[in-house]
Amino acid sequence: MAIRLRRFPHADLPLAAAAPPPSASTPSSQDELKRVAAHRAVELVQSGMVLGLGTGSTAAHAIDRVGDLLRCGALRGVVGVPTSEWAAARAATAGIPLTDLNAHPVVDLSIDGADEVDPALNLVKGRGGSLLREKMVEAASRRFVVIVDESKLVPRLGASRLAVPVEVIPFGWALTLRRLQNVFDAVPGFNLKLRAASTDAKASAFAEKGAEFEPFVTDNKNYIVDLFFEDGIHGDLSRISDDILRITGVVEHGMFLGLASSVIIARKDGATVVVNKET
Ligand SMILES: O=C[C@H](O)[C@H](O)[C@H](O)COP(=O)(O)O
Repeated sequence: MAIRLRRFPHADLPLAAAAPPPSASTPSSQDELKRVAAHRAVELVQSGMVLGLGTGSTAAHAIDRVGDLLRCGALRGVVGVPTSEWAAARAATAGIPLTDLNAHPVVDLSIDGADEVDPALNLVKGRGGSLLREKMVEAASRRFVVIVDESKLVPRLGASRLAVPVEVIPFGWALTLRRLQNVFDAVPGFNLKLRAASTDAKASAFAEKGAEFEPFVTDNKNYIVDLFFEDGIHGDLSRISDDILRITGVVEHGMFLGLASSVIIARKDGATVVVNKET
């Protein structure tokens, strides 16, 4: 497998002693690509680090790998700051001791997946609903390494046409939703909806008829409003971010602007590409 490193400041970090080399064969599935990216990122973990533990199917591989390396003694003294209840449970199963931002307000390294990555390394996160804790932990990190397979690369945020999540408090959520609609009123093809607890067809049908609807509830007991863009988000992302965050009732949104230090991309052709933030 070819590994190309571009401006990767910590490429010279020692690899964990017992880390076997990534598979030399071409990855056969999307999950295998996620595993390749995750294991490459875990090579950056050093003994004694405070480690931000991401959420999702890609981060799961990183958590499991750190657990394996702790178990075999290749890593020691690592403590994890989980970005969700799910990550806490996964880390506990993997045998990673846990801490939190109160005890460790500075995190050495965070490793997490993303839903979208744009060419400037801005991200969409939170399709699993964990954006608030993820952003808190990752913003508190000296280094935030994003791990993705190449399907997550987009020309601009929102361009996958999948959700750009916004966490809102349940109180007055319908008013908050209308205010979010106002921010994007002039955007053709814009749509938004309150996320359902279940995304299956039955739940959507209920929602459309205005019948009993069970909203998705985050770890922080909030709701999620998902924004959808036909052609991605055009314009100044930091201004759009400010416009969203200015709405009373909005807690946080899933655009992670300028937070990623590096993105590790596992490609179908077997290459692993590391792209670093321009400094
Ligand atoms: O809330 C979920 C998180 O932001 C995840 O990091 C993101 O959805 C990526 O998840 P996955 O690795 O499963 O695609």
